[in-house]
Amino acid sequence: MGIIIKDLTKKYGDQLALNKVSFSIDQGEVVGLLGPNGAGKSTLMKSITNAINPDSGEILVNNSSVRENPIETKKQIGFLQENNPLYMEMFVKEYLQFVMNIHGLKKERVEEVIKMVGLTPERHKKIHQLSKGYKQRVGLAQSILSNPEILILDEPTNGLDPNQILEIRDLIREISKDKTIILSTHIMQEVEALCSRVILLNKGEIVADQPIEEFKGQYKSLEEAFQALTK
Ligand SMILES: Nc1ncnc2c1ncn2[C@@H]1O[C@H](COP(=O)(O)OP(=O)(O)OP(=O)(O)O)[C@@H](O)[C@H]1O
Repeated sequence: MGIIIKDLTKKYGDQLALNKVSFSIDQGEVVGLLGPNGAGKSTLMKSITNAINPDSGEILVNNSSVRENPIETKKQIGFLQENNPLYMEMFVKEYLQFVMNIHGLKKERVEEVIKMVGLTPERHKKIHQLSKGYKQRVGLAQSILSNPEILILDEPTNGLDPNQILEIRDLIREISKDKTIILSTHIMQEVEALCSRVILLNKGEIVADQPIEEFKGQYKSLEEAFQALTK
């Protein structure tokens, strides 16, 4: 169970975004996906969620092929995309009910998730009226509505103020208790706070895949290790 990636390759025209990437993630692991801008992180996450088609290689989600069973595998994954695209003109609750209808879920689940992510005071506002931190909560709420076993979070605290960063981080920690998580971030403190393992991509290839302490190795900090391995 979990996620298995074998020899995943993706090109955009001449641009090689992923080059024979392979790894596996066990059920319940929280993995930090790191890499400089353009390393291929979003391409990898979009491939796992079937938002784009890789050129070659295989992705198995709970032993089921994403290519062969796109609907079944997508149901098992919650995805918070980079820049968190939302319907800004919708009210918070209306939007979550809309997502709920797509998944064919019970009404009570929306109330449950609104409470879980701390959106109760804002639930009757339109999404464009919310602060960035609360918009991220809406994004997280939609990603966990169907109670997926796997969560893929692409820079979930990007652009938030320090207080909101800590709030969203606490929320992710709470949610991560019974889930398998891939978390992409440029904030090393976030990786230390939430993840047990690091996968580092550079120019479309994996340059490190280790438990955090091992990754740090002889370096003083995660930042130093990151810099040394992505020069
Ligand atoms: N739709 C696209 N068309 C052409 N090239 C693309 C497209 N999407 C990504 N790329 C290229 O593929 C490479 C990997 O991009 P990707 O967005 O996966 O990286 P990333 O690690 O998520 O970067 P960032 O940290 O900046 O979000 C980059 O060179 C990027 O310019």
